[in-house]
Amino acid sequence: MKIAVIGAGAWGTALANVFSQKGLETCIWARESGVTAKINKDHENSWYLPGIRLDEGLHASVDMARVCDGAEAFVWVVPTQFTRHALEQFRPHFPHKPTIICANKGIELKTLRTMSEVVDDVLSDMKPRFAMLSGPSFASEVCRNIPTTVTLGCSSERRGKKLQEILSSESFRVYTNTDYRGVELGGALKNIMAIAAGVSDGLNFGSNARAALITRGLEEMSRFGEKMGARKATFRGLSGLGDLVLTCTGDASRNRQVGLKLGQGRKLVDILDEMRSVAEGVKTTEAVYTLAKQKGVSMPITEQLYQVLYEDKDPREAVTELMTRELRDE
Ligand SMILES: NC(=O)c1ccc[n+]([C@@H]2O[C@H](COP(=O)([O-])OP(=O)(O)OC[C@H]3O[C@@H](n4cnc5c(N)ncnc54)[C@H](O)[C@@H]3O)[C@@H](O)[C@H]2O)c1
Ligand SMILES: O=P(O)(O)OC[C@H](O)CO
Repeated sequence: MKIAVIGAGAWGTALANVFSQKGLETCIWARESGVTAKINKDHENSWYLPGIRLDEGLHASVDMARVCDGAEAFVWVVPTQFTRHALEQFRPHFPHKPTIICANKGIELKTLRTMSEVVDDVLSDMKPRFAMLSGPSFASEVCRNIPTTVTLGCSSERRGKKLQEILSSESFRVYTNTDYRGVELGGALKNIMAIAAGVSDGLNFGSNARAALITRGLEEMSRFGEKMGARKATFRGLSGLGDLVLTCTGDASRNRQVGLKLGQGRKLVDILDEMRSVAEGVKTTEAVYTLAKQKGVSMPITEQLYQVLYEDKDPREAVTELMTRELRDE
């Protein structure tokens, strides 16, 4: 079976490496020819995942037709804000009824659409088979074959089980969940909370505050998710709580790093300027803030973070406002 991985950032590279190590024919598409040259010749993606030796069977190309030729599944790892445009470019190279497994995490800001919705917008006449792969998984750890567990959200139980078998390996354990909506929203929403936890730690607020953000953040994510048609229970799983804990506490999280620097007094524009990697939570905060207002969902942490990110609010003032809201039941 051939798998096409679209997007050769850290996560696309790590996933492609898992599949190639497993013996699946795997071809990864990169935008940058420098990246493909390094993967093919040196078996390393020194731009996005430096210092990690990749499987020699893994092949990279910038040629969309070549990457897609004969592939039976397309693992989509292009950052969310570029996904619509890239899907439009790939569309002519997809077969009818393509299996699209999204592994990116975010909400498209200009349309407020989730990844399953963007795939549907661009490919609905081709009847895509959609699945969402998400969960606590730092690319660098996955590449070192450190035990990792993720969830595959797929509305068809039968197709989900089939993909689970194909994608799992000894160190990469895939669970299934038919609530693909909850799985995609968990991955998108935890990035907001990871920035917020970073801000709190950047202010040196310590463990109590971080635990509070994780717990109340999960409540906020679940409330929003239910309003968007997801199941509350999904948010207690790997793609919700699991990824939330990882990125609120793990310093390898780019979203957490953005928050840490904001908490230390840096400006968002300067922080983003220094980054080659994507921190999806920045734009997703704005998307979720807008959606929550439209749908009448109370999201106090998201609201305060939005004001810190986009209205230059002092992070200390944001925390004070969170702490002095009207008292209520848990
Ligand atoms: N890195 C991780 O550990 C990890 C784990 C799970 C999920 N994810 C998710 O995977 C997705 C990709 O993240 P990543 O970490 O692989 O990326 P990355 O930060 O390592 O690299 C940035 C990627 O963005 C691409 N890019 C930049 N400008 C672009 C444009 N104009 N059009 C299309 N692509 C463009 C680059 O080619 C590169 O592939 C994100 O949604 C992220 O949340 C990442
Ligand atoms: O580095 P982050 O914050 O994008 O997090 C990476 C993954 O989402 C962790 O599961």
